[in-house]
Amino acid sequence: MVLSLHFPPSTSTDHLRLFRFVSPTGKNNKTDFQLPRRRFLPTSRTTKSPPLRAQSLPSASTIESFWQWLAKRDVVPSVNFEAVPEGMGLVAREDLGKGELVVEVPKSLWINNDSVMASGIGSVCGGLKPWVSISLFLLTEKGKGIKSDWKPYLDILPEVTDSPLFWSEEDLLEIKGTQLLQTTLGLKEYIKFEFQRVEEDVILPNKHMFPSTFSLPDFFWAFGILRSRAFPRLGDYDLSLIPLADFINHGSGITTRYCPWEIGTKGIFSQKLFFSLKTPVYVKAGDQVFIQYDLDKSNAELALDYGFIENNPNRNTYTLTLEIAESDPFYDDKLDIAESNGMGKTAYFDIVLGQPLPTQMLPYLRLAALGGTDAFLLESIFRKPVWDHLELPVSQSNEEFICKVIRKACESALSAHQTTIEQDERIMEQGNLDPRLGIAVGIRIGEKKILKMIDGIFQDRELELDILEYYQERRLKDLGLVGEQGEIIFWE
Ligand SMILES: C[S@@+](CC[C@H](N)C(=O)[O-])C[C@H]1O[C@@H](n2cnc3c(N)ncnc32)[C@H](O)[C@@H]1O
Repeated sequence: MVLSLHFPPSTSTDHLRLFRFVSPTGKNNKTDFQLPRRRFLPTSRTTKSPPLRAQSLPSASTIESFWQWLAKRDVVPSVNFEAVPEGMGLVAREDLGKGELVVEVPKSLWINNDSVMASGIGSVCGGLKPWVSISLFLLTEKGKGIKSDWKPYLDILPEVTDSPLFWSEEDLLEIKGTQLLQTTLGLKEYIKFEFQRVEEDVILPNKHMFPSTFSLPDFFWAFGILRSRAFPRLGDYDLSLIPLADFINHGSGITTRYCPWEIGTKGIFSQKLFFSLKTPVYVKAGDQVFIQYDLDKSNAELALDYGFIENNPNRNTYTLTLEIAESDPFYDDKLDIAESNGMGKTAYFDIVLGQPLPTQMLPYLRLAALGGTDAFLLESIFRKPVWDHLELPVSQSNEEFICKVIRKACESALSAHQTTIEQDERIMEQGNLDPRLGIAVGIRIGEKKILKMIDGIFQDRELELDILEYYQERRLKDLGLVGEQGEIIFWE
């Protein structure tokens, strides 16, 4: 059995099991925007920048130009566009009832694959992944300066977010030992790979279409913008940037699954498409309008996608990667069983703090560890009921083995951290942390707590090994060969 609590060092994207790769909200978006998946610094970085503010705010004149640009295109929002703790945000001008319109944005202002195709670079972007071609579009338009129709919008976009994607090496040291670090490094490799490929295949051979030079950091910027602001769940228009609507911030207090945006037409006879954003809850005049970006995203996903985390234990998750080793003498049988139960050679289990282990995890573990005298369960006559058998302890040796392997993996993952939970909690208690340090410490605490929780579950199991009921006893009971007290009934 191969068990990995970390993502493998990422040199190839095949290894990556990154997050469901979407834009602000929603998951399992079917666009290709989904990717294939120190030292302790106790006090020094507490107040480098004001909490929650990732980027410097746009100047008054930039805001004014953006506002005029919108007004000229008939965008009449029921919100003001203001500086808020989360950067820029949308603030209600008057009381807004639940479901009331915040802003409507016509299709002509959306940036998506259609915009790319209709643009000067469309003819060379045909075969590209949508996020790559939209990134090229954003950078090309930026490069045009005042000649770009999109300048007022491009100027208002933030230069960075607090996503670890934009962290310095020093910042990244703060998440040493975490899965988030592995994922971030993997993602950076992936973006670099895509940049090199598009540079070689599209940009360099068509230099006349791309007069301005783009660097890897530019490409990262475009990726980060799409990642943090494109609206998902728009069907044919997935991966769209919707100016102004994309300034809506995430509110952790919004817990409804209702999707507050949609695409539609205005009036019965009109064919013109509009994106409408509504408020999911009542908002008082002068208060900021928030939406829920995604109730199902983990803190690591929130951090990577948007550059913030929530103080909510349910957002703390840890992905356990289990694998049936190819060198296992029963590899083919085990794989067959795993596949008949919807899994494969490798299985990923997202473990959430404070919640029971995923139901399929123990059977998969027992299967991967099966061997010795238990191997008879792999015979073809057991193929149908085998999963039911694996849902309960198979034998003491099998159960003991999985406990040992998991506990050892937890110990090793915990030892990769430079701080204890208590040290991290003390840093948190200081308050007013630099946003990136706040994310790093929050993620560290979350991951360590889950590792301790998993370890605790298997430690308790180890203590029960002598009293657990195993396959053979269950079988004898079923056959009426074991009495109530577990004694073997002999023929008289
Ligand atoms: C869709 S944009 C919203 C507009 C953004 N505030 C801006 O000024 O560009 C998403 C970004 O806003 C910020 N943001 C949104 N909600 C936040 C929250 N609850 N806490 C901290 N930052 C938030 C993050 O930088 C995130 O990447």
